[in-house]
Amino acid sequence: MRPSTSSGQTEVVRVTHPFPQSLLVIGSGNMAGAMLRGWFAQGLDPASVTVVDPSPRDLSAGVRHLTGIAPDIAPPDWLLLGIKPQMLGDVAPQLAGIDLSQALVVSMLAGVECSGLRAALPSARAIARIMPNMAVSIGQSVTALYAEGLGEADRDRLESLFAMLGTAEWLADESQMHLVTALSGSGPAYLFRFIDSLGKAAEGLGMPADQAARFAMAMVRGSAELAHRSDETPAQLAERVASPGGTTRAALNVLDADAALDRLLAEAVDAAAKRSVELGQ
Ligand SMILES: NC(=O)C1=CN([C@@H]2O[C@H](COP(=O)(O)OP(=O)(O)OC[C@H]3O[C@@H](n4cnc5c(N)ncnc54)[C@H](OP(=O)(O)O)[C@@H]3O)[C@@H](O)[C@H]2O)C=CC1
Ligand SMILES: O=C(O)[C@@H]1CCC=N1
Repeated sequence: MRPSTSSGQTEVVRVTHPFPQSLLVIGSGNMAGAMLRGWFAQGLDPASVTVVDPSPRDLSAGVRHLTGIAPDIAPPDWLLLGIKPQMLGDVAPQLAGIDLSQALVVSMLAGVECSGLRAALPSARAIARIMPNMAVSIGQSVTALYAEGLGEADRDRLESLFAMLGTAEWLADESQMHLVTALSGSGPAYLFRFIDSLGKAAEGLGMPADQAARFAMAMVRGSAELAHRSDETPAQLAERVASPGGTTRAALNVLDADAALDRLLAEAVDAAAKRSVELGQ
């Protein structure tokens, strides 16, 4: 766009966007594929993206696709690692032929710490970690960000790109990445199981299965939105549902007996966090 100024001269107005100039994606499965679709919808140019994956999910038109790392890959501005953590040892040596001296490496690998990424990709300009979740696919992920010694421009760009896919928040301490992975990275699976289990409970007591599943889903959707919009905490809201001596209290007494629900979730989150630590070793 070149609007005229009052003096009649034309002025160049640069349109700035946070997308990297060139994005190399290694492993574009469920998570990286969903991120790319979200960014494309918001203006990322497919021609700036190269995807290396033997079997990528729903590749967009215009993206350069390679089934393996090729020697002619141009030095990328960003390298997004979307492989499983267990694959890093195989993939990193293959990346040694690519010039990463200008690249910000963005890793979504559960458990693998910055020191491990730096050891695997020693020539990278900078390294950052992210922990998104599956709600990326509807632009509602909460994504944790972590990096050491990253410059302000990189930090701003990371934040902007992940804010496009929901919300993004920096962690101060890398060890918190294991916990956030166990909480919000894996968390969608816990909620999906809860919805499934709740429907099955009503079905087991005589409700038609499809109707029980619909009611369970609609209830969770409405309640999550209500909790999101409310000024009260989820614990306070639970108390407001429970009429004295009523049905909810009868059910909460079961969930609260010996802190059954708290203990079960503490155990589940602990198992996920421990697995995250193991994946990084
Ligand atoms: N799924 C989730 O909800 C979340 C996942 N993550 C992280 O995202 C990463 C990917 O997980 P997810 O998307 O679920 O896994 P997927 O298996 O869906 O994606 C991984 C992709 O990498 C491909 N791949 C395998 N080997 C190579 C290789 N040598 N070079 C390039 N690509 C390769 C796989 O192909 P193929 O299928 O043929 O093996 C697959 O398409 C993991 O590190 C995980 O920790 C983080 C947060 C949430
Ligand atoms: O299950 C996993 O290992 C990945 C990380 C968080 C969600 N999925």
